[in-house]
Amino acid sequence: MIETRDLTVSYGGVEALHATSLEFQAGQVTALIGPSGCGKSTFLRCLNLMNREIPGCCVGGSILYHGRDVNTAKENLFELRKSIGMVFQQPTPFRKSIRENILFAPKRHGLVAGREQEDALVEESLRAGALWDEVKDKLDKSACALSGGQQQRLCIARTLAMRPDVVLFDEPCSALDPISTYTIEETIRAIAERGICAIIVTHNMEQAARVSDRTAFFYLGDMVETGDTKQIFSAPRDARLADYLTGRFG
Ligand SMILES: Nc1ncnc2c1ncn2[C@@H]1O[C@H](COP(=O)(O)OP(=O)(O)OP(=O)(O)O)[C@@H](O)[C@H]1O
Repeated sequence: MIETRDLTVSYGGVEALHATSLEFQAGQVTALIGPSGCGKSTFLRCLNLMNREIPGCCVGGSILYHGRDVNTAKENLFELRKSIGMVFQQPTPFRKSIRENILFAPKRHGLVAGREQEDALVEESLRAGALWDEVKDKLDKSACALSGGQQQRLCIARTLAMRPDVVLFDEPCSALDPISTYTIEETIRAIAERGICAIIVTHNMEQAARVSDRTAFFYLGDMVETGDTKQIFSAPRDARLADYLTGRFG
C-alpha cells in the first residue's frame, strides 16, 4: 500500500532520519517504536508529506503510494491527504458541531450530495469511530463539549469519513485515560480489519504489542529492526532493541 525507499529527512541541513526503507500492507497495523528523538514522528509525517510544511526540512528518497512516488514537488497534497489520513496526539476537533466535523472535508471534496447522503456518512463514520451510540442524539452540539477521549474518536471518525486507505496515528492515546485508550486501540484494530493500512507511533510498549501486527524500531535516526510484532517482542535480534524493551534506556 505504501512503501519508503532510502527515505531521509534533514532539518536545517542536519540529518534526523537516515536512509529508511519500510513497507506497509493493507489490513495491518504497524507500530513505530523507539526512544524519544529517534525519528518516529519525523518518519510518520513523511508519509502524507507533512514535513514539507516545516521550514528548512528536506525529504530525500522515495515514498511509493500504490507504487507511485509521491515525494515530488508536483504532488497534489489536497488529493493525497484525502486518502492518507492522520490523527494527532492531541484531539483537534474543529469548533463546529459533531456533524459538521464529520462533513467538513467530504463537502469540500464534493463527496456528499444532499441530506440523505450526509446523514448516512455521519452515521457510518461515527460508528467506525466507536462514537455513534454516545453522540447520536446530539449531533448538532459542539464537538468541543465532548470529553478528550470522545474528541479523539471524533477525529478518527472524521478521518474515516474521507474513506482513506492509510491512516497515520501519532501517539493518539498519550493524552487519554486507560478506558479511552482501550476503546481507541479497539477502533484501530477494527479499522485495519476493514482493509485500511494503519501506522501508529507509540511510546507505550504494551500498546504496540496489543494493537500491531508488525513493529519497526527506530534508534538515533536509524530504522534498526522490523518484523512481526510477536517476534520483535519475544525474540528481538538487535541488542539496542532488547535493551529498549527491557527498559534499559528510553
Ligand atoms: N520541526 C523540527 N525542526 C528541527 N528539528 C526537528 C523538528 N522535528 C524534529 N526534529 C528533530 O528530529 C529528531 C527526531 O525527532 P522526532 O520528533 O521525529 O522523534 P520522535 O522519535 O518522534 O521523538 P518523540 O518520541 O519524543 O516524539 C530530533 O533530533 C528532533 O530534535
